[in-house]
Amino acid sequence: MAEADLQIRGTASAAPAAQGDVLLVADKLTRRFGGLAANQDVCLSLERGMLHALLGPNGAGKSTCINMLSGDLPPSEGRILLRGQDVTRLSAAQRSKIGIGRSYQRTNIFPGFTVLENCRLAAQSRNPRPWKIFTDALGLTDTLERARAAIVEAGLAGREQRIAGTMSHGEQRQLEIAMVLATDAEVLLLDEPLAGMGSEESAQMVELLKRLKQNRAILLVEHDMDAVFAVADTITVMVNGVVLESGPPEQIRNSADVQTAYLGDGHV
Ligand SMILES: Nc1ncnc2c1ncn2[C@@H]1O[C@H](COP(=O)(O)OP(=O)(O)OP(=O)(O)O)[C@@H](O)[C@H]1O
Repeated sequence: MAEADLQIRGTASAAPAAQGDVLLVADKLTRRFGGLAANQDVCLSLERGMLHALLGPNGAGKSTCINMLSGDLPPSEGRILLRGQDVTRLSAAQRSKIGIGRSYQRTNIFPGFTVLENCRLAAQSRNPRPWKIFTDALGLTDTLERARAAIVEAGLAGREQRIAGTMSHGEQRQLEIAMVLATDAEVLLLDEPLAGMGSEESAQMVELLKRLKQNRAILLVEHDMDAVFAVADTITVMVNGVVLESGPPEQIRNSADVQTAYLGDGHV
């Protein structure tokens, strides 16, 4: 199927204009758990330079969707295309090597290691000699450079030697993003990166997301509405495993369907 065709089917009802450099496409992704369809015919596309937020109440199917895109969960039906290539059958590790990176709801770092060591290990995971991860990594200049660049880009400059587990919650979430960047990911799948953050940390994370999306495609699953509306270019709302509506933030903010089905109180 042509990429343009997939973009046009990227929504539940009216499709957004296909524009920009589409990196990742979900084409009618369905995932069943027994008799429950946690995702049913979910379509969306992620473009370079754009942040696409995935919203929905608890149990709507957001994690299931991100897990299928990252390779952590095989779909029951449907396809995932990266730069037009079908990657549906690739594992999470294989997808990481070709530019799909993800962060998890729960912080997923090595707490006893320094910031640099965490990022170096992440960068090394793309190395063709992963079995030399502990012996050779310091000698691998490109790996170190990637790790250091990721630390700076994630806003952790000057904290390379900090022990990860001693940093604040917000810094640990930044580190997790740095680890994804260290893998050279062009597609970032971010699962609630603001979870547990205070307002100052959240504001910093929003600024980081704005910077990161400039040359990457981002899918953001996030419950913090202020953050989502501050940073998203497109918002897809899921309810009960299906896409209810997808479009620019103003469309979603003014959608009666979204207000009724998702929030139920008239406020987005
Ligand atoms: N491994 C599983 N086995 C059985 N059912 C599952 C499994 N994972 C998810 N589900 C079910 O699929 C539905 C969608 O769950 P999912 O975690 O994707 O929703 P969500 O939108 O991410 O929710 P939350 O915002 O609470 O994280 C829920 O009904 C959930 O109970």
